[in-house]
Amino acid sequence: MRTVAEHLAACLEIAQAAAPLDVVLPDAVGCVLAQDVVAGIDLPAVDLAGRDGYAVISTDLVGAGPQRPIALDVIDSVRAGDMRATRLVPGSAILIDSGAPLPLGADAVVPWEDTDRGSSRVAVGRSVAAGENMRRRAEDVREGTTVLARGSRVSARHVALLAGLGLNRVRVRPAPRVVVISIGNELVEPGQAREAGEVFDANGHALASAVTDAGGRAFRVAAVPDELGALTECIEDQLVRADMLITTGGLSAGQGDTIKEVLAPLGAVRFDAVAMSPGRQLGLGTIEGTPIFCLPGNPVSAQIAFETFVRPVLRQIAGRASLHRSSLPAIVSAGWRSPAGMREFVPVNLTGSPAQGYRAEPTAPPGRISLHALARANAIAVVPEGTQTVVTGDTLHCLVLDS
Ligand SMILES: Nc1nc2c(c(=O)[nH]1)N[C@H]1C(S)=C(S)[C@@H](COP(=O)(O)OP(=O)(O)OC[C@H]3O[C@@H](n4cnc5c(N)ncnc54)[C@H](O)[C@@H]3O)O[C@H]1N2
Ligand code: MOO
Repeated sequence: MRTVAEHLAACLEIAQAAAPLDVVLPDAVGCVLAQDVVAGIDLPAVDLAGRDGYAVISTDLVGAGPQRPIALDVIDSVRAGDMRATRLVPGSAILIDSGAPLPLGADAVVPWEDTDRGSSRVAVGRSVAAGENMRRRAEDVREGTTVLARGSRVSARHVALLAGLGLNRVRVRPAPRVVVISIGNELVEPGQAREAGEVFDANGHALASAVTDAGGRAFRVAAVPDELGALTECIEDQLVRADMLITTGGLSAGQGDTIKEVLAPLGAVRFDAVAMSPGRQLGLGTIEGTPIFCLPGNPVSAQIAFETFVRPVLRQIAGRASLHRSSLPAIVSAGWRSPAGMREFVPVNLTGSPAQGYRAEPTAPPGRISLHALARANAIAVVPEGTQTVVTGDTLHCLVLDS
């Protein structure tokens, strides 16, 4: 039997990071930066007014107050985008809009609320400190600063920064296209009528969502029967649009489990029992250079196997800097027997804080396969291969699912 670590290493070896592409900003969202982004300009590019009011020289207003307003000559007005060179002289003010460039000589803005709103002469009822109500050149970003690091996933917030810096293209690794195929004669599409003995396809939907969450572009194929011709045709058809294939089911050695038979002539795929619970039966290989992961049919096993092996590979292809979920040590609220020589993954509810420490409570009796328990969990406790007895109060490392 292979260990989890050996199988993960084999998975990571099979898929390399995708080649980078230059894309326009809308296409970059969800992709991973293949470059550090360095600001080519200052942000703001010049000193700007932060309020609508009057640009002033702060020392002109020393001692001004509501009972003792100081009058200044209004010599000009500037609006946003106005790049005429305007200049203040002592004793003067310039009417200014928020976002307009500050005139030369000005070092503060008095909001109009603190004035009599005069147009040729304005009475100012308060003093201002130098720098008040203005945004200094480069106070947000200084030219030459690395603002985004390669390996970050581009979000709407990143697009705002990139566009704000005047960038319309960026170098990213494209999101890998992942085809998810559920195999099983018993499977029907959720929402359709179900006959006795039929099972709704949970894996296709679960894994397509998990692919998207991991940074891939998911294509879900409606469930395919466990039948040689249909399955071969489906896999061959899907290869054209796939950077990766994931199948679930059809793995056991029982009657009619055909994935091994289908893949034998198509590519180099090996099937191993991996020392983990759940998610023991796993296939891994390539078809015409495209990586394929064959996961167990059981929906909990399929999701745990995806988490453990496929998610890190997807993040590697996408060029993410970190491949694995963060892990927290937590004290378990109950004990249980864990299978000998296996790494066990137990859905838990993780509570606590960095200061108080964390506590993990299994959401179902460990070992029970339950979609409901996995859905209720916010973390997965990992019992190492060498541990057969977990005792109340033991500390286990937990992979954080929702953070
Ligand atoms: N004699 C042995 N039998 C089995 C062994 C073994 O070592 N010796 N291994 C067991 C393990 S572990 C696994 S895993 C399975 C592998 O079987 P399959 O991958 O073929 O899984 P299925 O039999 O197709 O399904 C298992 C279970 O899950 C349901 N299922 C399947 N696909 C879906 C789906 N897309 N959505 C919802 N539910 C699904 C299916 O109906 C079954 O109930 O072999 C064991 N047997
Ligand atoms: O591979 Mo099986 O799903 O251990 O659960």
